Amino acid sequence: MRNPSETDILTAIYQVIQDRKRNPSEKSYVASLYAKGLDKILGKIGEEATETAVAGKGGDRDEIVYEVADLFFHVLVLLGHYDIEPERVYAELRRRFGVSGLEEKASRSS
Ligand SMILES: N=c1c2ncn([C@@H]3O[C@H](COP(=O)(O)OP(=O)(O)OP(=O)(O)O)[C@@H](O)[C@H]3O)c2ncn1[C@@H]1O[C@H](COP(=O)(O)O)[C@@H](O)[C@H]1O
Repeated sequence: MRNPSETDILTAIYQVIQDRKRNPSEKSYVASLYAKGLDKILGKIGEEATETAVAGKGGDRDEIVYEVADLFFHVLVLLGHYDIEPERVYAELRRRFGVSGLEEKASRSS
């Protein structure tokens, strides 16, 4: 496992998440989420997204940062469930980089 200072923090957390999935322990929150299953993970994402929206409405910057961190973390747990490396999301964002959002929307097949 690489040190977070050697790689980006999302990738570093993803590596820990994968390790917890493969080597579950009772002390691990990530392992407890995987033990509860996909619906629990999806529920947490919905909850954290809602809390992010509420924080966004409230406008407290520290609160927004805190809630977005919770949301990012739970999204990483979802990616881990499907063994999707964060790099794949980064690649998709890179592909979109510099492309107008409206143009990109028009080019979507569905
Ligand atoms: N980044 C995080 C992280 N962010 C948030 N959380 C946890 O996510 C939970 C969400 O908060 P809630 O108040 O909604 O939790 P809750 O009500 O106890 O949860 P539920 O009963 O609803 O599941 C809290 O328990 C937080 O501690 C995190 N837990 C772990 N990580 C990272 O994952 C790594 C592995 O964690 P463990 O698996 O616990 O070792 C850690 O070293 C961290 O790097």
